[in-house]
Amino acid sequence: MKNISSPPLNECHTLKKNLIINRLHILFNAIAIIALFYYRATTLLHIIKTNEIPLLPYVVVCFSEIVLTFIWILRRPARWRPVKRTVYPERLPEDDKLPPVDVFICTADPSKEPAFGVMNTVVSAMALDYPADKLAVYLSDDGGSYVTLDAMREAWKFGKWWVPFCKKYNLKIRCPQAYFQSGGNEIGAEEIEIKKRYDEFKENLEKNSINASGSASRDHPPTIEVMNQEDMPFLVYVAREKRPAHPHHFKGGALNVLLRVSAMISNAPYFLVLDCDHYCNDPTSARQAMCFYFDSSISQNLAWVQFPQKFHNTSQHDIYGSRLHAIWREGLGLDGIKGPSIYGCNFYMSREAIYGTEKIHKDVDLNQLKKSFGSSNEFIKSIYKSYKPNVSRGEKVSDALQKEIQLLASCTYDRDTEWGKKVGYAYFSVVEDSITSLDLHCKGWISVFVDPSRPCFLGSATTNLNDMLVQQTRWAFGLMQIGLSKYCPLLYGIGRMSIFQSLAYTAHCIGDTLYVFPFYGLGFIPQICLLHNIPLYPKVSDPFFIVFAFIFLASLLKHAQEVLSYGDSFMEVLYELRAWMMKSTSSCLYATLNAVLDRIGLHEADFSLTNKAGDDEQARLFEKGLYDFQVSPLLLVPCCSLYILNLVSFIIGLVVIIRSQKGNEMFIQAFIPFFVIIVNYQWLDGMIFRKDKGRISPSVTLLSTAISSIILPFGYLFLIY
Ligand SMILES: O=c1ccn([C@@H]2O[C@H](COP(=O)(O)OP(=O)(O)O[C@H]3O[C@H](CO)[C@@H](O)[C@H](O)[C@H]3O)[C@@H](O)[C@H]2O)c(=O)[nH]1
Ligand SMILES: [Mn+2]
Repeated sequence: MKNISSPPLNECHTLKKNLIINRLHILFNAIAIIALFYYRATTLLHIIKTNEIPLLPYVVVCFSEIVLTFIWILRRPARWRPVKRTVYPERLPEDDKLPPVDVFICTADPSKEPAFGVMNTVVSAMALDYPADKLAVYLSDDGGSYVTLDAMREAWKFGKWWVPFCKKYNLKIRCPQAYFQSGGNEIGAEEIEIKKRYDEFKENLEKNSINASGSASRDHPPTIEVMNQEDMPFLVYVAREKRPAHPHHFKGGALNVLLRVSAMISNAPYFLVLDCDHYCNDPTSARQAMCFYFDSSISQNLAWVQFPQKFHNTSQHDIYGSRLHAIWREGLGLDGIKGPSIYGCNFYMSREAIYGTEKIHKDVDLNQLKKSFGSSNEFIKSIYKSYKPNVSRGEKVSDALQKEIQLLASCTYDRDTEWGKKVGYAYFSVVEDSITSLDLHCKGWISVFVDPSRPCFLGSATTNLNDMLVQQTRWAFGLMQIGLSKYCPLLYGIGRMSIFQSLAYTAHCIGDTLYVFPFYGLGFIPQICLLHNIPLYPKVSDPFFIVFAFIFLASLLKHAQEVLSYGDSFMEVLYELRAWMMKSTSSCLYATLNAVLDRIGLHEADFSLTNKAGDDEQARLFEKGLYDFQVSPLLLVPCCSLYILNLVSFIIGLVVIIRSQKGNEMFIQAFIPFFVIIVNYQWLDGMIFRKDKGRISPSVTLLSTAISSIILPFGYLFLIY
C-alpha cells in the first residue's frame, strides 16, 4: 500500500507515444520482412531451376538480408517499452542519514590526458553536493606519473579553497574551469580571490605539464598518497604497481585496485566511476542516485544507476556522431527491461553487487574467502557491513595501513583469486563495462538509467575522424570478443535472463559489428551485377517492389523519428547515418578480423587511449562541420574504395541501363549506389574538391582507386557461378 505521507523519490514514466510508434513499426515491418523472404525463397527456387542468373551473387544478397533481419530483431527489445525517470532529491532524508559515497576517477597518461583537465574532474567531484565527511575521491593513475601526482597535490591545495566556496554560494557549476569559462557569478571580492588561486593552480599545472610526455610508465612500484583534512572529502592518489611481465587489464584492473584500496580508507557502500575527462556538471548527481537506492521497491536488486555520457566540446554539427545519442536513446528503452548495461563511466554502483558478497555470511570459511578475495585479512574484514575503516578525517594514515594498501595495489595481488572473474570488474574483454554488466544482470541485479535535461557529467567527445574510428574499433573489438566467446548473450543469457534482455544484450555486443557483412555484401555485389545487367531485385512494376521500397523508407523514417523525438535536428539524421556507414565499413571490419584472431590466440588486446587534448586546426574543421580526413590510411582505404566503387558503378550502370533499356528491372540496383554516393558525399568532396589539410591525401585516393578497379573486373568471377 502506498504511504500518502511519503511521496515517491523517483518516478518512471512510459514514453507512450514512442511506445505506440515503435510497436506499430514492428508490426508492419515484420509483415514486410515476411513478404520479402517469401519473394526471395520463391525466386531462389526459380533461379536454381532455370539458371536464369548466376546463383552466388543472389545468395550473397539473400544472406545480407538475413543478417540485417537478425540485427533488426535483436534491436527490437530496446524499443518495446521506452521509459523516462524523474527524481526528487529534495524528498531524501536528512544528510546524516545518507550513506557514504566513494568516487573513482581513472587516468593513464598525462600526455594524452592533460593533468589540468583531470584535476578539474577531481575538484568537481570533491565539490559534489554531498556531506564532505561522507565523500572520498580516488584517482587511479595508471601511468604512475609524477606529473599527475604533483597535479593532485595542487588540486588538494586549490580544493581546500574551492570546495567551501562552492558550498557557501551553492554554486551550480562546480568544475572550476567550466565555472570561470562561464564568466562566474559576480560574487565580488571572494570570487576575485578564488579566481586568483584558480589562475595560480592553472599556471602551476601548465608549467608542470611540460614534462608530461614520456612521464607515464609501465614499470613502477605502487604509490599511494592520502590527503586528509577535517571538513574535506578524502583525496587519494593511487598508482598501482605495474610491471612489464604482469598483465594489468587496463581500466578494469585499475578499478579493482581502487575498490580494494578504498575499502581500507572509506569503504563507502556506493561508488561513482568517472573517466578523467568527465567532470561533474550537476553537483546533485549523488543525491539523484540515492533517490533509487532509498527506494525500497527496487533497492534490494539495484546494482547501478547509470547516467549518460554527455560532452562539453561538441559542435552544432555532430558529424562523427560523437555525442553518442543513438546509445542514449536505446538506454531509455533498455531501462524498461531490467536496465541498461554500464556505459563505461558516470554510474553509481553498489559495492555489494560488484563484490558479489550478498550471499556471504559471517561463518564462511576464511580460506574460501581468501581464494576469492586474495590474501589480505584486513580487506576480507572490510566486506562485512559492520567494518569501520581505520582512517579518521584529519588523521594520518598509519604505517601498518599504508603497508596493507601497498599490498592491495601490487600487481600480483589478483593472481589465483577471483578478481577479474567473479569479483570486481571482469578482465575478459577490453570493454570491461559491458562484460561486467552482463555478468551482473545475469545474476539478477537490475540497473536504472537517468537522463536528466541538465547533464550530470560532461566529458570530451572525439572531435576528429581518426579518434572516432580508433575508439569505435576498440569498442567493436571488445564487444566482439564477448560475442565470440561462451559469454555470447544469446546463449549465455538463456536461463539467466529474459529472452528480451538477452536479445538486447546480443544487440549490444554484436548487433552493431555484424553490419559489416551486409555492408560489404550490399556494398558491391548489386553494383557489379548492375554493370552486367543481372537483376537481383524485383522490377518496379512487380508488386514486391513495394515491399522493398517500404522496408527501405520505413527504416529511414523510423531512424529520423527516433532522432527527432530525442530533440535533435534533422541534420543529425544524416550525420548519424554517415557515421554509422563509416564505422561499419572501417572499424567493424578491423574489429571483426581482430576478434577472430584474438579468438584463435593470434592477437593481443590493446587499449588505445582517446586523445583529450585539443588541436586548434582540428577544432576549426569540427566547428565548421568539415570532416577531418587526417586518418590512418588503414582506416580510410576501406571507405574510400567502397565509395569509388559505388560511384563508378553508378555512372557506368546508368549508361548500361539506358543502352539496354532495362530501367524497370535494374531500378533498385541503380538506386543503391546512388543513395550511397549522395549520403556519403563528404568522401567525394574530400577526395576531389577540398584543398585544405583535412582532405583525403592523394595517395589514399590512388590506392583506393586501384583497389576498386581490381574488385570491379574481378567481381565478375562471382557471376560465373
Ligand atoms: O590502461 C588503462 C586504459 C584506460 N584507462 C582509463 O579509462 C578511461 C577511458 O579511456 P578513454 O581513452 O577515454 O576511452 P573511451 O573510449 O573514451 O572510453 C569509453 O570506453 C571505455 C571502454 O572501452 C570505458 O571504460 C569508458 O568509460 C568509456 O568512456 C580513461 O579515463 C583512461 O584514463 C585506465 O585507467 N587504464
Ligand atoms: Mn573517453
